[in-house]
Amino acid sequence: MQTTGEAICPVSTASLVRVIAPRNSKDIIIITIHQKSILVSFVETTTQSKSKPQNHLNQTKTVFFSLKVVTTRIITMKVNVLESLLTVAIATTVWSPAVFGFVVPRVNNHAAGSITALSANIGIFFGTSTGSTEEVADLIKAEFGDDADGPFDIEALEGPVKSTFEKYDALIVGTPTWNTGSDTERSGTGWDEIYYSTMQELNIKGKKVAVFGLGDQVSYAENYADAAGELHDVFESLGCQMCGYTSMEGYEHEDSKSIRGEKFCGLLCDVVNQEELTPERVENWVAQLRAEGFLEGGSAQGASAATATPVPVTVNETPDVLFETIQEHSDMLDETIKVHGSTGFIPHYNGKTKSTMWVSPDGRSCYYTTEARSSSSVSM
Ligand SMILES: Cc1cc2nc3c(=O)[nH]c(=O)nc-3n(C[C@H](O)[C@H](O)[C@H](O)COP(=O)(O)O)c2cc1C
Repeated sequence: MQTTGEAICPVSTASLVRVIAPRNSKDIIIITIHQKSILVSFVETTTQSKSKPQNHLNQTKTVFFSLKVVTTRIITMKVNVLESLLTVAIATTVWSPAVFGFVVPRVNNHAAGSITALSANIGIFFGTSTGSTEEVADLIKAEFGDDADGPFDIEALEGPVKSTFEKYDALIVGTPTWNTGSDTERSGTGWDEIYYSTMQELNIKGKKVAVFGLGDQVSYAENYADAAGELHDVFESLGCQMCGYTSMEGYEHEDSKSIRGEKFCGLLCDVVNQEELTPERVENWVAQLRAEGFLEGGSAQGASAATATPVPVTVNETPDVLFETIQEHSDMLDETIKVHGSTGFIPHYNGKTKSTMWVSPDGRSCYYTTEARSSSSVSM
């Protein structure tokens, strides 16, 4: 395997769901370790069987399906098998967990033969004095692409704060720190004006919210990005589900009011001292948010339900053939897990090259095995 073409959820993320699809292949590997849903990502294929009709699976696309996973399982299958599986799964409602490891809860408002992709309506908001937080907000927007609106400057909103925030299913909010050492109103931006007045009237309980903060960890080592902590706490006190906590590894601060437990309460960037790390930090954070289910939205009050977009799917095989194929894959994977399972490395099998990529639990290293069991190590 010449490394996977697209690692849509980086294996280094402590992700609940992992999907890997090798480039130039119709094979798709899904690794599901999610309690409530499976993330399925379809990667653009360059070759296409003549008999296979054109459909949405030939585009790069990430969609969330509400499938209840009852076991931790690895499924390797062809895209056409996968699409048929999902179609039949939705249509028939329940599959035996013994066959491939998950059952599908009844989904309302579906015609048989269609899949509903759920994606949250995300809004990105920021405050800034000298523009750095806006730059990071732009990077976050670029990483989310069409999945997010904005970024919007909190001081230049077109409508009232209340309706603007309430219309989104999930919010990404960012702030710098200017009022060093302050107990409250630490941002030095428009956030300070609304934290304890307008925002207290928001009906956003249950919304998913992720915070990012800008600061200078060298000059303000004792107060690094303090304002992100306040931004976090205001949303948390309104009943929001806070997402996107990050490791403090790689920072040089001495203290910060943004620390919650062993982590920062969101993404912290320092364009003064570590500007070169910012793009990668943003990229990893957005991948983390996706893996945390940020795009699935929250159970927000006052917000519209997650947008449901029916996607037509073509059934290529009968359920019997599907069961057989899945059983085959399942047996094969059980066997590889039995052989290699004790190492703690997680296998990613590529049926095309007949090789397996084994990824360490922390996602930092991997090695490959072929059917002849030869292997080589690489760092990721
Ligand atoms: C007067 C002043 C006070 C600052 N106070 C802090 C601080 O307490 N903590 C911190 O991490 N950074 C502090 N900073 C650094 C800014 O937060 C940092 O430059 C940030 O990137 C500015 O973001 P903005 O351009 O979006 O306003 C301060 C900078 C200045 C000039």
